[in-house]
Amino acid sequence: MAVSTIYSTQALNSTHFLTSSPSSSSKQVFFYRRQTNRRFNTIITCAAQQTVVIGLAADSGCGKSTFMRRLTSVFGGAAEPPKGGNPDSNTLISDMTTVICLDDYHSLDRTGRKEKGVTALDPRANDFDLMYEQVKALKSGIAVEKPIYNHVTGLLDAPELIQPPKILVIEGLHPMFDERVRELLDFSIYLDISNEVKFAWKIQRDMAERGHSLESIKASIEARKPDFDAFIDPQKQYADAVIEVLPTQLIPDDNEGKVLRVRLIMKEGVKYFSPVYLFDEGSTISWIPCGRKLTCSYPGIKFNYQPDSYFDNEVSVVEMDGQFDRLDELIYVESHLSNLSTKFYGEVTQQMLKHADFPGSNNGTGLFQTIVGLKIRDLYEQLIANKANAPTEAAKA
Ligand SMILES: Nc1ncnc2c1ncn2[C@@H]1O[C@H](COP(=O)(O)OP(=O)(O)OP(=O)(O)O)[C@@H](O)[C@H]1O
Ligand SMILES: O=C(CO)[C@H](O)[C@H](O)COP(=O)(O)O
Repeated sequence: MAVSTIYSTQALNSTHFLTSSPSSSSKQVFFYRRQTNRRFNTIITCAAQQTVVIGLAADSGCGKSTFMRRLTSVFGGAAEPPKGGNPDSNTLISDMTTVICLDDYHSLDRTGRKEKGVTALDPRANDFDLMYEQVKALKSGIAVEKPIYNHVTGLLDAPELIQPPKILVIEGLHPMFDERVRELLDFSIYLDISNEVKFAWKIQRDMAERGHSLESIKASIEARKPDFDAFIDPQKQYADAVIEVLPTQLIPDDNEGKVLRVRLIMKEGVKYFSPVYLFDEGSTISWIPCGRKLTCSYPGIKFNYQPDSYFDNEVSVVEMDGQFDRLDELIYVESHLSNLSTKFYGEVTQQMLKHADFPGSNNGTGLFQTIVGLKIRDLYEQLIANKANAPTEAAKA
C-alpha cells in the first residue's frame, strides 16, 4: 500500500514517535524508533469494531499454550499461525480470537541480551512503548504490523500484519507489567506455578522433548529466578483470576509432583465476571466427592471453597487437590459448581473430554483453565451486548 503524505507528527515518548495520515476509508499510522528513525510498523486499516483484550501472564513452560488451546476451543474453530506468513510466527489466529505472544516485543535479540547481560524477563529487553501502542491500536480496531521474535534463530524477524480480532489475547511474560498495557485489558489471568511443579514440568518437557540435561534445566531456572521474582511474579496482584498450582497435600511429603493442588482465585467486583462457587456462595466448604458417584483411587480428591483476600482484594477461591480417574464422571463435580457460565448442562465436562489428551486434563489445572475459558466467553458476550445496547451520543441528543 502506498504511503501517503505525513500528516502529523506526535511525540509518544523518548524512544518512539508517531505519524499519521487521514483518509476517508483508511487510516495509516507509523511508529518510528527514535534512535534509528526506522519505520517500525504500519497501521493500515480502520475497522468498525472494538476488540476485547485478554492478558495471560506466566513464566515460560507454565502452560500458557495449553491454556490458549483450551480457550480458543471454547470459542470454536481451530487456531492457526497467519496463513502464508513466517513459519516461525508465534501468533495463533482462529475465527474469534487472535493470540499474540509478547516475546515478539523483545527489543533485544538473543545475542543482544547476552552482550548486555540481561534476561528476556528484564524490562530492558522489552519494548513496552511499542507493545502499548500496538495493543491500543488493535483494541480500537486498527491493524498493526507487529514484530516477530524468532525462537528458533533468536533473532528479531520482519514484522507480520495483525488485523484486529474480536478477542485479542496477549500472552507472555509481561502483559500486566506496564501500567498503560494493563489499563487496556478487559480481563487478566496469571498462571502461578509453584517452583516444585515448574521444575517437574520443565524437566519433563526440556529433557524429553528438547534433549536438555537435568543440570542445564536447573541452571536455567536458577538464572531466571531473580528476574522472575522481580518482574513476572508481582503481576499476579493485578490479575482478575489466578490459577495457582501447588504440590498435593493429600500425600505426606510428596516429592513426585504428579498429583497437584490447584487453586482458582477469582477477584470479586470485576465487571462482567462473577466468580464460580461450590454449593453455597460466600460459605466455606470442604468437600470430598469420592464415593458412589465419583471413582477415586489413592490419594483421592478434595475440594475447598471459601471467600478470602489476596493482595488486599476480596476474592473467592475454589481449590481441587487430587486427580480424576474417570473424566466422564466429572459431570458429578460440575453439577455442584455454580456460576460456570456454561451454555448447556455438562459443557465443562464436554470440553474436558474433548481435550482429554492435553496436559492437566485429569486435575484442577485443566478443570480451572476450562472454567476460565467459559467465563471469558461470557465476559465477551456481555461486553458486546452491552455495547450494542448502549445508546450512541447522536441518538441521545
Ligand atoms: N497442566 C499441566 N499438567 C502437567 N504438565 C503440564 C501442564 N501444563 C503444561 N505442562 C507441561 O509444561 C510444558 C509446557 O507447557 P506449555 O507449552 O503449555 O507452556 P508455555 O507456558 O506455553 O511454554 P513456553 O512459554 O515455554 O512456550 C508442557 O509440555 C507440559 O509438559
Ligand atoms: O522466557 C521466555 C519466554 O518464552 C524465553 O526464554 C524468551 O522469550 C527468550 O527466548 P529464547 O530462549 O528462545 O531466546
